[in-house]
Order: sequence, then structure tokens, then C-alpha cells
Amino acid sequence: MERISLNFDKTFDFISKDSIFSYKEAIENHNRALFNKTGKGNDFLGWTNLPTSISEAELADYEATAAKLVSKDIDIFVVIGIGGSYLGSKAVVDALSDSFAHLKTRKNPFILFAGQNISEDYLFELRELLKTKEYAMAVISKSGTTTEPALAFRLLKQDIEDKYGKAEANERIVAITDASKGALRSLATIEGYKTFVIPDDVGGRYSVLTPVGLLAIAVAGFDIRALVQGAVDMEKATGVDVPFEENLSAQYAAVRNELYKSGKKVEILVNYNPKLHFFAEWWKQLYGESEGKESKGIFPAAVDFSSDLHSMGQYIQEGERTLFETVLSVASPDREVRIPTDTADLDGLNFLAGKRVDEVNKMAELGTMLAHVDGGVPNIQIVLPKLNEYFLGQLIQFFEVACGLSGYTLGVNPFDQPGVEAYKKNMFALLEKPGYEEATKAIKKRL
Ligand SMILES: O=P(O)(O)OC[C@H]1O[C@](O)(CO)[C@@H](O)[C@@H]1O
Repeated sequence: MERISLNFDKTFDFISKDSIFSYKEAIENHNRALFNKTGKGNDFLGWTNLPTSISEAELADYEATAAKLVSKDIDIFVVIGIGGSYLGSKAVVDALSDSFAHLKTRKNPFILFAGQNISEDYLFELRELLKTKEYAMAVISKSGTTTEPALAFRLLKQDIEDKYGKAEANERIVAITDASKGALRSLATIEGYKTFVIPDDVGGRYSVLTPVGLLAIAVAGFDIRALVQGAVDMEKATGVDVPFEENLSAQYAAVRNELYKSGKKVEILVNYNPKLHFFAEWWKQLYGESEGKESKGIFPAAVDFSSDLHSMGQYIQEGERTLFETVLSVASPDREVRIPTDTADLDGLNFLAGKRVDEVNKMAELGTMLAHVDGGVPNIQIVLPKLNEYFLGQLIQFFEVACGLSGYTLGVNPFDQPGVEAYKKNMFALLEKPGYEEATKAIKKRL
């Protein structure tokens, strides 16, 4: 199998190869704890062997449901969800879509998102747009009780029922949630929506390869079988008995932990293709929610280069020396654009004539990596041969396994997120939610 590759040579000015390989035994033990489901948070380890456990019947169901929705000639498929219930599908759909798909004639509907913020303007404008379009929607919440998607769904449910009538609206709504618990499960049962189950042992940020991600990706017209196949191959390539020397996830986990120990507290995920912007958002949740606890953890940040070289480049080159970068590099672009000759050559670019634009991009990438290393920023590089479903599937599983190993190495439980409750508690107290009376009194005294 052709694989994504990992190169961490450009960290050796900062940490030694020996120090990285000193993690071998510990990380191999962590890998066994992950795959044998004996480590911390082991009730949320269903994602480790998720790719190989997806059945033909499940894939066929996602594809058939997507085809049924698309056959209604919908312009838009609205995905209502937040965090892990939206970032995975957004990441994959954006990575695979034409950059201007929203302005072009398409075979498949455009995927829009709701419930990922509480902006009144966003919801107003979305509802206005939907009045003029044909649409269907998926409402996704593992807990079934998250405020942001519940609020958006309350509004959009009324709109879709008003537009199509209740019976047809119910045909256009798919609910993806827990098998038995939560308000969304109860509502879906009452309304008779088509439903899909998010497995109990797969947390939100590890759920892109469940119906949470796969349905929307199929509706958008992408090959979910190739995506899953990539993840299957990476599951095997990082599995329980794979030695450290061959396990890319284990090596990435070791390098980032050693960099963290050496004082590099911020990891910046870099891309040179704007289609990967939301992949970085998915990655930020994966690593931020998994590792940021007990006053520890690398802060995950992201930049889109070369755009952000003209905004954040200065800081990365010369600011606080607590950064390292992980560059997502795509070896070959899908399309070919060559730079033309210009007789006047007033812009002085004739030295590039005949070259592909990607050659310039690649030299920007290499030049930046070398400059940043010179400036004190270690660089890791992950290369995808192409930006397609198969290699994205590999990359997803690679990062998930590495995240589990990295969290175990750091000594935290990478599969809970207790800190997220703090803002919710305050928001409910401020909104005077029944049951929060004491908290309301206490918070009001602070205002
Ligand atoms: O799918 P749910 O349960 O609505 O949760 C959405 C997101 O909210 C969180 O639970 C944080 O509150 C994330 O972990 C999760 O991805």
C-alpha cells in the first residue's frame, strides 16, 4: 500500500534522534493499552478498530440514504452539529471539493452547517437562504442534549415542516445520535426520522468514520469506501503489534512529546492548500480536547500558508521560541497550471515561465521550513501523495492513534473533556435555566 509519510529530520537541531527513540518501549506499551482497550478512558476506545469493523451493510445504508436524499433534487444538505459532530465531515468535504463548488453547477448538493455557533445573524441568513432552496438535513449530536445544535434544529425543524409539510419534512431529516439516550433519540423516535447510531464507545472527536461524518461525505458525492479503506490500512499499519520503528503514529507521538518536554508548547499545523483549512480545525479539536487538561498539553494552532506567511510569518520566524510546526504537504496537486511567458516581463516573473504553480508552492514550503528551523522552530512534515479520499482516511486514523498515544505519554486521559462543562454551567446560570437557581444567584453576584 502507498502510505502517507512522516519526516522529522528537521527536529534534530532541537531534540536528538536517540531521545525520540527512547520512547519506544513506553509507546509500544501505550499502543497495546489502546488497541487492547486497557488504558485510561477505555470505555471510549471503539475508534481504534472502527475502520475494520465497518460492515458492508453499514456502508450500503449510508450510500442508499445519501442517494435517497440526493434524489429529491436538493441544492443544500444542512448538517446540524458542533465539535466532533461537524468538524470531521466539514474537513473531508472541504478537502475534496472544488474550491468554488458553491458557485458552480454541481451534481451533488452543497453541504452547509448549522448549530456550530449561536450567531443570530448566521441563523437568520441561513434560514433566508433555505427559503429559496431545496434542502434536507442531518441533525447530529452524540449526547443529544448540546445547546447549539438543539437550538438550530428547533428553528430549522419548524422551517422545513412549514416548507414541505410534516410528512415530507420527516423524510428529509436524518438524526444521528446515541442508540437509546438523549433528547434527540426521543424526538427521532416520536417523529419517525431515519436514524443512525453513534457507537457508545466512540467520542465525538473520534467519530468522523461513523455516520457522523460518512453520511454527509456520501451526500456530497465522495467515495466513503475509499476513505474507510485508507483508515483500514492505517489501522493495520499502526496496530497493536507494529513496532515503534514502523509505526508512524507512535513516532509522531514521541517527537511531539519530546519537543513539548524541551519547551515547545505550541504546535502549529501548517498547510499549503486552502482546502485543508478545516482539516486543521478537526485536528485542533482532536488534540486540544484530548490533551489540554491537568494544566498540561501542547496548544494546537493552525495556519494556511502561504497566506498566513504574510500575517503570522513574522511571529513564527522571530517571536516566542515555544513553537513547533507540523506541515501537511500534498505531493501532487490534482490540476495543472503552468506559468506563461510575458514579453514585457514587467513583473520579472519570466524566470518561472513554463513551471507549474505547484513548483513555486513547493519551494515556498521548503524555503519556509528551512527558515523556520533556522529561526528556532522545529518542523515535522507529513506528506500525502495526493489529496483524495484514500489518503485522507489514512491521515485521520494516523492522527487519531497518535493522539491517543500522545495523551497516554503525557499522562492524561485523552478521551474525556471535563473542562468543556465550565462555560455551559455559567451560560445556563446566566440564562436562568431551571435547576440552576443557586448557580444563577452566585454568578449574578460576580457581575
Ligand atoms: O455530539 P454532541 O454530544 O452534541 O457534542 C458535540 C461536541 O461537544 C463536546 O461534547 C464538548 O462539549 C465535544 O466533545 C463534542 O464533539
